[in-house]
Amino acid sequence: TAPPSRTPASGTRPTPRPGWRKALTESALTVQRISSSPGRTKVVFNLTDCVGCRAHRGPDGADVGAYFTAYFYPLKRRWMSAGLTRQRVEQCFRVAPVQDPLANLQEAERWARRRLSLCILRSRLPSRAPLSVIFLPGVVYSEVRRPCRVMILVNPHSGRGQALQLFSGHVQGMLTEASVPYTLVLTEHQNHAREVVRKADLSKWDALVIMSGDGLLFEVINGLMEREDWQEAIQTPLGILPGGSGNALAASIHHYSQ
Ligand SMILES: Nc1ncnc2c1ncn2[C@@H]1O[C@H](COP(=O)(O)OP(=O)(O)OP(=O)(O)O)[C@@H](O)[C@H]1O
Repeated sequence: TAPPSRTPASGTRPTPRPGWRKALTESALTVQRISSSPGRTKVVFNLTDCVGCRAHRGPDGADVGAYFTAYFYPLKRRWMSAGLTRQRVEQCFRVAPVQDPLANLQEAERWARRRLSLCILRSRLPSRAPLSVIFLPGVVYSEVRRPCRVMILVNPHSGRGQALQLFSGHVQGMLTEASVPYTLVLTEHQNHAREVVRKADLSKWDALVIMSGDGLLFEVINGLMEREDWQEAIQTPLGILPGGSGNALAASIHHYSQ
C-alpha cells in the first residue's frame, strides 16, 4: 500500500514510497506514514466530504500496482477570504500487495466499492437510516435510493444566462465522480419544467434536481401538485442548485443546513 498522491499524470509513474498505513473507520480514512522522523505523518480524510471513488489501473502498463481514487470536497478557507467553501480534493492511492496486476486491481476495487463506498454512506446517515443519500456536497441530503437516478432540470436563461455553464463546470464532473446517473432537461420555455414533471413517469427517478432560480422550483412543485398521484409525487426528493439571480431558497436551505 502506498501513500496518497494526485492521480498519476499520463505517462508518468508515481514514485513508490513504502511505509504507509491506511485505516478506514465509519467516519474517516486515515493515511499514516510509518516513520520515526518528526513532521507531518498523518493525513485524515473525512468521509462526509467524500462523494465517490473508483478503482483503476495506472497509466504505465508495466506497473503491476492498481489504484483507487477518492473525490473529496472538504470545507476550506480560500486565499484572502474569510468564509469557508467546499473545494475539490482528489486523492489517489496505489495498491500493490502482490505482483499480480489483476489481483491488485481486485483489491483496489474492494477498497473503492465495498469499503469506502459503504463508509461514505454510513458517515452521512444516522445509524439506523437506510443506506441511501444524494451525493452533492453543500446541499441538504435527502434519503434516496443508491444508485439514485436523477432528473436535472436546467433553465439556460436563468440568472445571467450561465446556468448551463455552471452545470458543466461544477456539477457534471461531481455527478460522474459520485456515479450518479442523470438525465439533463434544458427548459425551452416558461412552464416547460411544469409540463415535464406533470407528465413524467416518476418511477424512473429517485430525485428531481433543478439548477436555476426559485421560479423553476416553483414550476416543478406545481407540476407535481397537478398530477393525479400528487400525494405520492410530492414525496419525490427535490434538490436545488443555485443558477438563478436571487437564489433565495437555495441560499436559505444552505444557510440552515450549516
Ligand atoms: N427556456 C426558457 N425561456 C424562458 N423562460 C424560461 C425558460 N425556462 C424557464 N423559464 C422561466 O423563467 C422563469 C425565471 O427562472 P428562474 O426563477 O429559475 O431564474 P431567475 O429569475 O434568474 O432566478 P431567481 O428566481 O432566483 O431570481 C421561471 O419562472 C420559468 O418559468
